[in-house]
Amino acid sequence: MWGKLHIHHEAVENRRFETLFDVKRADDFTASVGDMRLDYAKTNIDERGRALLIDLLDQVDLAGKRDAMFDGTAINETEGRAVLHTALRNLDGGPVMVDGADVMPEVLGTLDRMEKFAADVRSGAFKGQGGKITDVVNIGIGGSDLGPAMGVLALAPYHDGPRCHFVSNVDPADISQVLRSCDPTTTLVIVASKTFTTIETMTNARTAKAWMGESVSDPAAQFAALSTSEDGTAAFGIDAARVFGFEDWVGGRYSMWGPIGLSMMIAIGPDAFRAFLRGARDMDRHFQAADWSENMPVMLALVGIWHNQICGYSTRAVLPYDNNLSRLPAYLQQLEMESNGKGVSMDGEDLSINSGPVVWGEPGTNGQHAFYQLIHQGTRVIPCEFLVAARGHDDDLHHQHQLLVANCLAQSEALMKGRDLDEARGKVADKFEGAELERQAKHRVFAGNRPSVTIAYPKLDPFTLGQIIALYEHRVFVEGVVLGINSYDQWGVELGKELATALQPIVEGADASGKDESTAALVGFLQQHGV
Ligand SMILES: O=P(O)(O)OC[C@H]1O[C@H](O)[C@H](O)[C@@H](O)[C@@H]1O
Repeated sequence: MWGKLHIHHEAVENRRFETLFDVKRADDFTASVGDMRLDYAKTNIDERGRALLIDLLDQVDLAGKRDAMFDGTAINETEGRAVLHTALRNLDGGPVMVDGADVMPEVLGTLDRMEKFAADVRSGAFKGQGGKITDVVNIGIGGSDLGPAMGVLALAPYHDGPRCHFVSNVDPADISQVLRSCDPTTTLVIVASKTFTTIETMTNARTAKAWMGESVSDPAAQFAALSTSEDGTAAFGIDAARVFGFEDWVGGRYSMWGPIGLSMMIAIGPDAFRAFLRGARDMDRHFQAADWSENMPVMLALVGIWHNQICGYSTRAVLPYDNNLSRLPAYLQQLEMESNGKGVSMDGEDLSINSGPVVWGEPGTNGQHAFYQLIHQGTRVIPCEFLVAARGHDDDLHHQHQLLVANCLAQSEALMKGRDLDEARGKVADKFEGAELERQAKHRVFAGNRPSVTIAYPKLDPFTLGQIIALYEHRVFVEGVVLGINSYDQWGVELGKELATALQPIVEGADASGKDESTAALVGFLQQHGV
């Protein structure tokens, strides 16, 4: 399956891709969805490379697998579950059947309940025991935290509801800092956990309940829960009226479109949240209908496969030139690395090719003054993904936004073009001469020929955020299908959880003799210092 691509790669790997530009490449090597544009012209993918990549899709029956996902087939085969986060934004679509039953009435019913509750919290119709809700604390981790935390920050200009805080870490530093800034009599605590068993979340939820219980007579009355577990939420004492449920066909890292998005809905309001869902739905329709070469998630995935599996570049930097997207890299770390960080194929064989890349990043321009040195002159090639809006949210400061855009475009240009030795000599010729000139010039050379893609859009509004997140979800799906893995399980997080449970009593003083010597010695050291 991969042979022709490897042969093609060997033939082209040493050329400068800048030379590929002709009159049509800048338009041809793009994909569009409405006003959003993906530019992948600044890569070493040419017509033949693209055709070979697209050939992969038929070999793995991408169309069939995509339709199976949207149709509610149990494509998460290791957990025997459908994968239907798309149903959560299927506001204008038809029925979606799981095990012979249409799930849409329940999805829409829950959305309606969430909207009523969010509106009541925002208006003051739902009150804390000391008055109108001023603060919302979402307690959750992983997919029950990263989506809404990223989304609330991304849509800060639309935030007109109560303040929102996110507590995820079991480290008490996290919850104490948040609770210190809140008034327990006017705070709503949302316990977000698909399973309602995650130890960090349940521990933090109990801490929050005790904190609230010191100030109000009925702390549970200021709690809501987002979960698939009716029993768990009832046992915690949360009234069913404030429990927003979902089904196991919503994966944790794909869950911000439903109840897990409640804090975001309270922050920006139900109408803006619906716009967010519509943006995702728009991307879903595009993914379902567009030809592969025009299909944005598909082409973004194929560029990723070219860079990671074919060229062997093992990381991918996500660099939003949009400060409000500063949590997007963290969000994508879970979405991409938990989904596609697998070593075994769907049929249980060892993977014969690399799994998904290491994803990391920070917003521009900050990263330019930190780690871009390595991206430009380090010995490893790091494919970069830039995101940039045409406009910011503050028209009075548009000149600053223009400077931001110029920086974004300058980086992808610099990565492609680089600076050769001759040009570098020119930069220092007035200061040095002879061997010293050569030495100094060498340090100022940029190899260039480093690939990047740019995702550009008019403005980061709720609709656009929905498009962006759905774009990445479908990209992960396509990469997973091509790699032949299950993108929807996460067995790799289990071992650490089990060992932590076994280690807790040892940390508290039980006998450590069954543990390896390094672990036992570390426990001993930490005990000597007061753990
Ligand atoms: O929502 P929860 O059930 O509390 O799960 C929270 C998170 O923890 C797990 O360990 C998984 O790795 C994540 O995929 C999940 O999002």
